[in-house]
Amino acid sequence: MDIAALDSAQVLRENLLKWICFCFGILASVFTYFNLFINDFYSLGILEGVFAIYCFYTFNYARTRKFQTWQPLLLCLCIMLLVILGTYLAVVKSGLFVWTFTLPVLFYLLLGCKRGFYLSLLLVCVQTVVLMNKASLAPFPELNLYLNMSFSYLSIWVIAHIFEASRAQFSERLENLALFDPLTNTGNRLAMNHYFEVELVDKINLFIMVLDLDYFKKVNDEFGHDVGDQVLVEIATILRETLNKGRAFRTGGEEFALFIPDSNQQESYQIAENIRVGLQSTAINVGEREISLTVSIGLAAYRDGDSLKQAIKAADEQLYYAKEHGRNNVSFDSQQYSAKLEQVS
Ligand SMILES: Nc1nc2c(ncn2[C@@H]2O[C@H](COP(=O)(O)OP(=O)(O)OP(=O)(O)O)[C@@H](O)[C@H]2O)c(=O)[nH]1
Repeated sequence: MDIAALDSAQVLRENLLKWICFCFGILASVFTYFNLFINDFYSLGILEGVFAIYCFYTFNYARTRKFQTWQPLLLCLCIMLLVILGTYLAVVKSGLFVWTFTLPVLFYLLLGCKRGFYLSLLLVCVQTVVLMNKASLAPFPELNLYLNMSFSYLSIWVIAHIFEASRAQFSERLENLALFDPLTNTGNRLAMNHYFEVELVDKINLFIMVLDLDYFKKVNDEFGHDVGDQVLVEIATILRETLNKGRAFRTGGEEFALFIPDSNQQESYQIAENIRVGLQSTAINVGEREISLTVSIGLAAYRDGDSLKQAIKAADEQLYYAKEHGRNNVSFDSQQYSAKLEQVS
């Protein structure tokens, strides 16, 4: 599963941008024809024609490629400008200003809460000035028009804001559920894949550790599964606190993978040793009990071009070696590392 699939905002905005461009492209074409050939309103007609072309271009772009972050913003600004110009140029009774009420929804859905808020605020301010400078608001009584416009715009604005804020919150919660191990609050395998494939751009001096608790089954057997769970939570916390760079992930029951970028043999080995010695000398308090544990660690240097699976496998082989040779130790294949250094030089 790709982590991008979890970004519901991106998926929503991609679809919205595409279909709004299509709908507005058709609408703007109809208005262009109407204003150029029936209404003789050339200035607005030409603007609408240009806007229709832009809409169809963006529709086609969004159909075939990932949209650029500025595209939704530009679309919103264009629509806003058209509605403001239309309100300014046309008489009030044409009803063009009514489009104002659709825009906060569009801004919030396409741009999110912050930009949506500022554009909605800007729009209402400009439209108020434009309407106030109109020679006549006929056929509407002035006070009625202002009151109805203000309250209906405010209602739509508030609803759009609440909807988008809740959607963003919900989406973030879902993403956390999918990426974090609920017991230890450490990233899971999906988060590890994303970290390796997307976040870790420079992997040249990357070191990978696979860490496994020794005889953890005994803890479960002796103290029960709940105590075992609490021990895992404590271990994960210690790992996160000890790692001053890189990231830790829970990859299995009592197994963690740690990534240390921009490192070298001495430093990564020292980090692994610090973790091992630190855990060995830390008695984990669970209720009134104190539990002592040791860990075995397999350490491997990342080989250029290796997939995540291959990189983890190399560290796993070292872990196996560490377990085979008495546990509570760190194993690192220095020969493989020397070969890698020779290759690089
Ligand atoms: N409490 C708890 N136990 C777990 C969890 N996931 C896996 N385990 C336990 O971890 C233990 C792993 O046991 P083994 O694979 O035999 O490994 P070990 O006892 O640590 O021995 P070595 O790894 O060989 O040193 C099993 O008893 C699992 O039930 C979990 O989420 N919570």
